[in-house]
Amino acid sequence: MTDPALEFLHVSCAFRSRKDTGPAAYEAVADTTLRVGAGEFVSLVGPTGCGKSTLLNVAAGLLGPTAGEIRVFGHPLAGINRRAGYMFQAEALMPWRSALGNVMAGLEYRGVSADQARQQALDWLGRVGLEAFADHYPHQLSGGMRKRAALAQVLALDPDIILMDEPFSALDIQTRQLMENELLDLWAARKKAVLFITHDLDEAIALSDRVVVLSAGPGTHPIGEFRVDLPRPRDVAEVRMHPRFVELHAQIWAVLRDEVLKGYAQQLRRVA
Ligand SMILES: Nc1ncnc2c1ncn2[C@@H]1O[C@H](COP(=O)(O)OP(=O)(O)OP(=O)(O)O)[C@@H](O)[C@H]1O
Repeated sequence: MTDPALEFLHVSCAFRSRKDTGPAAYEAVADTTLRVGAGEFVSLVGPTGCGKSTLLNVAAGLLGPTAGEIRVFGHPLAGINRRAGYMFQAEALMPWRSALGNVMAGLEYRGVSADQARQQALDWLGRVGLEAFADHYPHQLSGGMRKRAALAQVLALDPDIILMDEPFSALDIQTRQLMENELLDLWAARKKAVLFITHDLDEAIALSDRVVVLSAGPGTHPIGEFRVDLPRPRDVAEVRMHPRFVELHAQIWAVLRDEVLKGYAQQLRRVA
């Protein structure tokens, strides 16, 4: 049997507040075991502040778990996850570099020669529909174009695992659906493992092979797992009309709703 691309094994993460001198103050994630197969698209949904980004940071190797282990293709992760590319919610482009320069940067950092990096970067900008904007700087691009450039930046490095933290949440709904469809096309062509975080249950179902529901914090952990057996290729707008989509949505929402309410109550208690 082949190893999963990414495994969380009994992972816990606790944060100490600045004022706190005692034992760990806030356990964001507790005893989470979760697997993403090679080529599988898995979404994590959960209430706001429950620990989704924390899990992604742990998978990227940016944050060490307080307990448990991450395995990447069967090997324990120590340090940065070199087989993963990370796409953040916030803008990650360097404002002083053109779209081309931004996509080239990661390749050059990996030791690819300038000529080759330029060629590969142009190729990826073409695939995300930005060939005519290669010389534009981030401030000269629309929000959707900046996301496309960021996607090209991640995919150009050809990672085996793609970690995405609400990458399209800042976009208007039409641009967002275009980007989601583009992501599905690019994913279908290369079949990388994707771990995708979103607040939006519709987005999670439309994109994924599997949706994992996380509990409200503290001590967030998976409380439900749903296989999305909708046919592919999918159009994210059309698939929402599919009777199975509606059925899955109702099933997942039945689990998620209570956690969302608990999550709001928990956040209010923490700021009080
Ligand atoms: N460096 C940190 N220090 C202290 N607490 C932290 C730190 N990082 C995260 N937390 C806390 O851990 C919890 C989980 O945060 P995280 O950002 O992972 O949640 P999230 O589910 O991604 O949130 P959102 O849905 O709002 O994006 C939150 O309550 C947050 O306040």
